[in-house]
Amino acid sequence: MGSDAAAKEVVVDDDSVQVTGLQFAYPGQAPFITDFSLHLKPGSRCLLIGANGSGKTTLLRVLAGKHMVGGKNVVQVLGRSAFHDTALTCSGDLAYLGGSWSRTVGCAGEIPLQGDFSAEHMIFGVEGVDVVRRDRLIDLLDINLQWRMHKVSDGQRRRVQICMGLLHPFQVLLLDEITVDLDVVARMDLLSFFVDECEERGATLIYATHIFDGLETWATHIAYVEDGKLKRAERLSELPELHPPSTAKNLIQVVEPWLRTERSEREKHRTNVVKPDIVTRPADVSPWTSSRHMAYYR
Ligand SMILES: Nc1ncnc2c1ncn2[C@@H]1O[C@H](COP(=O)(O)OP(=O)(O)OP(=O)(O)O)[C@@H](O)[C@H]1O
Repeated sequence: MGSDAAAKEVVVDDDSVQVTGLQFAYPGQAPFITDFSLHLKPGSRCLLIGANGSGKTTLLRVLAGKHMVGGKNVVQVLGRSAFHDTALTCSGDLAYLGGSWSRTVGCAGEIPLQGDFSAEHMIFGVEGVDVVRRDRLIDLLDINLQWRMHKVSDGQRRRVQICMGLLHPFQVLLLDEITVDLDVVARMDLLSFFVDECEERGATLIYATHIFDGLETWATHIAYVEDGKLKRAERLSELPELHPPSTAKNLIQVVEPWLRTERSEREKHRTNVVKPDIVTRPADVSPWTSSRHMAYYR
């Protein structure tokens, strides 16, 4: 993995994820993601971090082939175009786990309908899976197959969703803050399952999150996104802030100052933007108000 400059120099064929000079705009808007490059090798576990609205979900969705980008070589997953090669996702080689399921499955007029399915019905409905892998996931996520999906808690529903998303052995997995509803044990067990997947099968993971607990030893790489741009991209083992003379003990102590600097730069920029002067205007030139003085923008 490299930052913009490095990534443009070397494009290595065995990268499982190759993003080269990506530009992306939502319809009718100016480009939001600009000149974004990121290369990862099989076995990498990359944390995607950034402030709210910095573009993490957008990037993951581009990588998942959910948004069209110009040029077949710009976003390549396993050497194939993420958007154009639909077999990538159909085969399960490229998997995306994002937003949580809703409690309701539809509406009849104003009345929300709730699906009364069991966890077993949901999980065993996925065809062509390895039963050993399925049993391991059910066990790992501590899923009770009798749970009724319309009655379970958010975290329980999330477990079933994650289980189903992981049934097929992916090669590249994109995770959009999926551990947020999980309790500590489920989260830690899931994170170590991902390590096994990367180390045993050479899978690649990109994980967007705001929760850094325990991730300094879990991740191999970190990519910091600011306003749609890749600000930093480094191997975690080479991150200067995690080594002396830095006194940071964990990832949150590293990342918090980055985000605070970003926020104060943004505030500085806002205050430097010329604001309209507020002046008082005599009532006699203001036919629509009877007040003597009225604040207005010049
Ligand atoms: N469908 C859309 N149409 C237009 N703009 C969008 C759309 N989805 C997201 N955006 C904008 O793109 C920017 C990035 O959003 P995105 O969801 O990628 O950020 P994020 O880093 O995942 O944020 P968070 O940490 O809050 O989840 C935001 O300014 C958002 O308003």
